[in-house]
Amino acid sequence: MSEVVLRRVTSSGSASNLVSIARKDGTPKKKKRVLVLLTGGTMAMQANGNGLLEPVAGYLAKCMRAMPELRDAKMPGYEVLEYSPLLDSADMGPTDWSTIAKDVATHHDLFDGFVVILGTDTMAYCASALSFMLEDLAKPVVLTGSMVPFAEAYSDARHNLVLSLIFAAGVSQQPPTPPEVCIFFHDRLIRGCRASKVDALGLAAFDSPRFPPLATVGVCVKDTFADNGLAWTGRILAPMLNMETGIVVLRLVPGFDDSALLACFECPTLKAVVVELYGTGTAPSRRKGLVDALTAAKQRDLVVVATTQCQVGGVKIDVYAVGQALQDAGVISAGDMTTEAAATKLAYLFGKFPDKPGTVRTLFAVSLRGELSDPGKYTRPFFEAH
Ligand SMILES: NC(=O)C[C@H](N)C(=O)O
Repeated sequence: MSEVVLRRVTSSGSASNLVSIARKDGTPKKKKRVLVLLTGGTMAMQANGNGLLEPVAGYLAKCMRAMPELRDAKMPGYEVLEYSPLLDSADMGPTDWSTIAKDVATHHDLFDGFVVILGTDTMAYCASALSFMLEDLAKPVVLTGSMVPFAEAYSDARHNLVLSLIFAAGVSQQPPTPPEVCIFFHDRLIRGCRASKVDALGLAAFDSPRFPPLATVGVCVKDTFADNGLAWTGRILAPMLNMETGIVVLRLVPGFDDSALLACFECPTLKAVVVELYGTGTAPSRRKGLVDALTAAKQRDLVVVATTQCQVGGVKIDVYAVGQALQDAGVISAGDMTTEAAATKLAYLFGKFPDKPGTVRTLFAVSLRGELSDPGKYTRPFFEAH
């Protein structure tokens, strides 16, 4: 995804319609403008000679030009910035996220909002990463894609595209879509740094299990973003483009070999570890291997954060006695952050403060983009202490 090709595609095919539409009284009204950043994904794919799906350059932009829905006068005007090569999102990572962040920043003042089309497999990581990277964002950035290629008659591509453009432009909503990185998929607009891909085959592939959706689309739109959306900070957009990649995510399995963990923690380029623990953040405290590995991590000043393997709820290390060893080893709770958000937040914080694990630890515990709730929101004491 190194080069970009700017294809000017508008709802009518003419540049003038991009700029204004007529009001009922005949006076021109400025039409909202959305920049569509096309990175690839199933939406832009067709079967190759071996019958395998891969993105095809120029194809989706051409299909969009032919979509009558996008020419509707109520729809925003748009332009497509197509990257080359188009990618399956499995091939995307921090360098591509930086390219997207840079392009949003370059065009930030020229458009009312942004749609990023990408594959679903790593969309939640990209959305979380962009949430952190796009500091002081003032416009909505809506990520979308599809589970079925646009080329198929039975595709979710058109629906996801139309709704993403509407949300990015905030065409018909009062109040407008908040200036944050979101995912629109199937019937919901969800906060990017709260999203996870939860279904490999369903059309409702994304969920935000620990935070309510920003909007739900049915016959009417039920939006809650006036209450739970982020507000612009009022500062000029300043993207952070140097994500740290020396981070690993480990998921515990009861009784499996912990000596491998120790080997992993000794890797010289490693800066931080996300451990997916059980339930509210429990791990075996009686098996010496894990405790030794965590102690070795502490001695190296590695930042170790704990997320939960559960879909809903969050981590609270101080509930069970087995959590004591984790606390002693300096493991930090990720609260109700998703693993995607925890990993990309560490990448962002270490990118910003490369040799300051202490600062990373402090800021990790603070909600920067609404990725973390107050523990009181997801934990309630069953019995009050007397
Ligand atoms: N539905 C999709 O877009 C999956 C595809 N493998 C991708 O992530 O690019």
